[in-house]
Amino acid sequence: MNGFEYKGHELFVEDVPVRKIVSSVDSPVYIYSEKALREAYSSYQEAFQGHRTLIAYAMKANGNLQILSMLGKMGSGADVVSGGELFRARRAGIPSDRIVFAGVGKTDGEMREAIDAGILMFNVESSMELDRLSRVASSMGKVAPVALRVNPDVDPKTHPYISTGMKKSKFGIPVDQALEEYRRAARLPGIRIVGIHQHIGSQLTEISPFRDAFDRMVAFARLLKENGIEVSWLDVGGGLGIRYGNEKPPTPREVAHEILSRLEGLNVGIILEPGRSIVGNAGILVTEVQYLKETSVKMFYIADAGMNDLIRPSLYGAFHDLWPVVKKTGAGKKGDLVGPVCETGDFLVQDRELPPAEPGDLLAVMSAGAYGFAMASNYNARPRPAEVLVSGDRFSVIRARETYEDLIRGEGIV
Ligand SMILES: Cc1ncc(COP(=O)(O)O)c(C=O)c1O
Ligand SMILES: N[C@@H](CCCC[NH3+])C(=O)O
Repeated sequence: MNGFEYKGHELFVEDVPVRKIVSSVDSPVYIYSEKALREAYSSYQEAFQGHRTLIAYAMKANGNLQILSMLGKMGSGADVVSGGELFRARRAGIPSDRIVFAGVGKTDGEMREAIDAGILMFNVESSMELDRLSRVASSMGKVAPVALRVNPDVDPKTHPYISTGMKKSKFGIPVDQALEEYRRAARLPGIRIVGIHQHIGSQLTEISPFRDAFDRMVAFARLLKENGIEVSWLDVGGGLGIRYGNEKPPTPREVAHEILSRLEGLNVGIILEPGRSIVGNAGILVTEVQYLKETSVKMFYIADAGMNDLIRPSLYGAFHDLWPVVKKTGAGKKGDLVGPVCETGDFLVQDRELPPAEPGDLLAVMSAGAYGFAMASNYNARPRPAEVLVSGDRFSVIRARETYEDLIRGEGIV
């Protein structure tokens, strides 16, 4: 992983030893490499260079203010899915005219906030939502810029929980109803059609679903044009996968080729919503082994990070590589790396060869920059970990570890 390598036996993030960070910040801790983040973002910029493009970083993957601000300064916008994300993006200095707003359940309040902010576009996910947005915008004397999220019914060949562009999923407007909805949108007060949106799923590791989805999207854009409705943006969503183990996902350049080669006759800018492929391989979760427990059937390494800190293995059976922070000689054992949470599903690694370790040793759960901290919770009254950003030979805490007082903020005994 770019930005994370051994120097001798010791794991470094850029030029900083992981051990040095932990001795100052404690564990568990999320550590990100600025260089890896910048390179991932730049690879999209380079891939789409020469075409009118907005990269609207899908901040659900990692919404840390520092990361948002850094990407914002590189030109990124944001794909938001809630009023809270809109607030975060703006607080980090992302200009509103680079913000797109998706999600199937936008409330009146969220619509008002986004209209007030002057966002680039609402990605509307249903007929009822379109009517509501028309009513809310009209009541404010404003016009909301809109793309309809079209569900193209393409199998993204990924985990079912993160597959969003098939008929059976809750997302978007079915492609066979979309023309009618666009015709309706064109007549509704308070609505201005500016684009078409789609996003078929996350952690896509093959090019063919992208191809199928772009084919359908471009065909639909042409159909709209024939019906007198022209859009200025195609928002193709995110979803590009990363390497967790031995996956070989397409590169942004390959995806760009598939998109840009299909646009003839359409005068459209492209909006991209990458999340995981920007931050996923730019972050790790470091945890300290507390105990070893060997039963007649299994070896358990019990660590100070658990499913509340990183839920992907428990939720999706996701694979994350595990690296020792200091390489030791000797044989590892097959077993589980588990956390302290009171759930049998609390594991970070299951039934795999674990590196040799003793209590007090540090392990790095790799590729944890996306949907890691973002999905962390306080389950079992566990304060969420600190987040640290490394830039060259410096590191900064970009989110302090939560305290016990943070855990009870807002609560009272009545
Ligand atoms: C609408 C939308 N855009 C973009 C993304 C980002 O996806 P990824 O992190 O896979 O790039 C998601 C999440 O899957 C999403 O729901
Ligand atoms: N949380 C998921 C990705 C969800 C994508 C959101 N649309 C993951 O960790 O893989």
